[in-house]
Amino acid sequence: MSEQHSSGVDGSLGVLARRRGEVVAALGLAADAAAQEALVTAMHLAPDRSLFEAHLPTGPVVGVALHADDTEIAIVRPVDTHGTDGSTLLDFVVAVPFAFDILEQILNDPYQGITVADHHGTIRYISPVHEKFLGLSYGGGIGKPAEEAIPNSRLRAVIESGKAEIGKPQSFGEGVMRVVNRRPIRKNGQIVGAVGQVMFRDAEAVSKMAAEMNQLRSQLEFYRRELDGLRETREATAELVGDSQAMQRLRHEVATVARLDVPVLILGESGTGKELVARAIHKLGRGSHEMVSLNLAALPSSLIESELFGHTAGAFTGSAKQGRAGKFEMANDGTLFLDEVGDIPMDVQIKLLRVLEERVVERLGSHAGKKMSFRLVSATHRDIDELIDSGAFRHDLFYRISGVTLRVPPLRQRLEDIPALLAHFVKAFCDRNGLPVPKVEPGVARYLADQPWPGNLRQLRHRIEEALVFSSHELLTLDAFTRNDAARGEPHATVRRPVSPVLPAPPAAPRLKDHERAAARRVLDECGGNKKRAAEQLGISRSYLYKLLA
Ligand SMILES: Nc1ncnc2c1ncn2[C@@H]1O[C@H](COP(=O)(O)OP(=O)(O)OP(=O)(O)O)[C@@H](O)[C@H]1O
Repeated sequence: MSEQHSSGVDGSLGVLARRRGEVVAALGLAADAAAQEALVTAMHLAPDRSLFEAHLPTGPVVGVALHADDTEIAIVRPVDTHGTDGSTLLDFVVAVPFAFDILEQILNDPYQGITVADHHGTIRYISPVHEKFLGLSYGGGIGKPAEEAIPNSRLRAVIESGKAEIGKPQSFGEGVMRVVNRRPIRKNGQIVGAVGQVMFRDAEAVSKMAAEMNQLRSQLEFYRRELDGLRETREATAELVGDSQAMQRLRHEVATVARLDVPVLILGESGTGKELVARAIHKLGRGSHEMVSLNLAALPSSLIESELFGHTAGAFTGSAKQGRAGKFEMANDGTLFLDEVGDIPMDVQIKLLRVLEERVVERLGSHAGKKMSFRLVSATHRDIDELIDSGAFRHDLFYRISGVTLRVPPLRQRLEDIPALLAHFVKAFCDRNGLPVPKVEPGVARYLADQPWPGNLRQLRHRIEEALVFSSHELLTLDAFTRNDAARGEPHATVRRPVSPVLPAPPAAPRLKDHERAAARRVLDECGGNKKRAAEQLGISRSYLYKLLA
């Protein structure tokens, strides 16, 4: 081999061409006779247009062999055994003795048709199975623009954008869909071409998989929402202490109605926790907005209207100069809680009914109505049926405010909640006053469960707080509760009366009413006949006290 053969090719490339077994050109790495010998052996074993490896005196090389009629050509380049040229493919070829078989298999894989386009978008290669699938002859697509050789090809777009397209459906003709990946190929930062790869033969299988995934995703979303809802419900109803069946049911009902856009009427005796229920409904429903409360029994009837509707500037003598928004307006988007709704005067009932029907509020002194959206929750301790029967409460208004009616059970029907309530009220009182939480003497809960509770939880809370005041910081004793029993004419629970277990109220309702009545009379006596003070001490409204005394 003469030296002139190697001119123009440096040591990073070698070319060996033979015709009828004779070397006709040997350039670069192939210039050396020993190198030629090694290359001839290796290229002989390599099929046409396939990669092969060889070991030359200068080191290992990989190359491609081309066989045509009586001519064979090998083009080789050295393998950088230190991997400094970043040539992953060559490293792979050197490291894996059957590397070519793997590449062969990939290129022939019927599930992974491969197409290669150069940076002009001209097809350089289509794997044989894919050629067949496209109806092309062997090498029939090479040299053609990608979009001419392959229906709906986007290889050119990928070359232009430099952005890979992964998992995209591609139509290869009527009813023939495939899912494909298209990736730009870069060399030294420049896009030199693009590779297309058919991922799945069966696009239907993919859409089935996608549908299943979507279903799983929406199920996951559903359970996530459920979990969030449960967490929210637990937090919002956590203030409703008590695990009796009645309380569990109430909590469940609260969670159910809170998410519906219906007006809720809460019924229950004084002090049973109606306002707490209203707050829980608000938190779970429109909790991100305001809850505006109005106690209709506490308000002189002359003020109810302006409180509810608000007024314009100078609407009446004494009205605010700039005018004022009423509770309806303040509660817009949130919750309006009308407490003691049974006490609304008849003329206001008519106006309230109009607002609830039309959801339009006019301030007093104005004729311009404003559309309002609020959630209405009302409560009353009164016997609403009786009020309707006696004509004191409008039938149609009742239907407007009571989309759903919740009943809060009196304490006597859930005496088993007393231990939990006792612990709750003790802790709340101590926390509020910065006091250490004392232990509670055994027997206190039983004693409390044995008392009549006409004022329900409010009365229980007052009794507990009163006892805490007269007890040591370490121990809340039974004596702290019974210290006034003698004065009240009651037997001392621990001494004379066998204590009953903490169980639901006995069924003898009339006897309980008698208890309540007796308690009411006793407290009234203690208060020197002052009904206002007696009602406060009992934790009941004055109207309920009158009822008990009637
Ligand atoms: N389930 C409960 N867990 C803890 N505290 C409660 C519970 N129910 C009521 N309370 C407490 O009892 C007191 C009275 O409750 P609330 O004011 O909600 O009763 P109400 O039924 O609205 O009374 P009224 O009819 O007199 O307005 C409050 O201090 C409240 O925090």
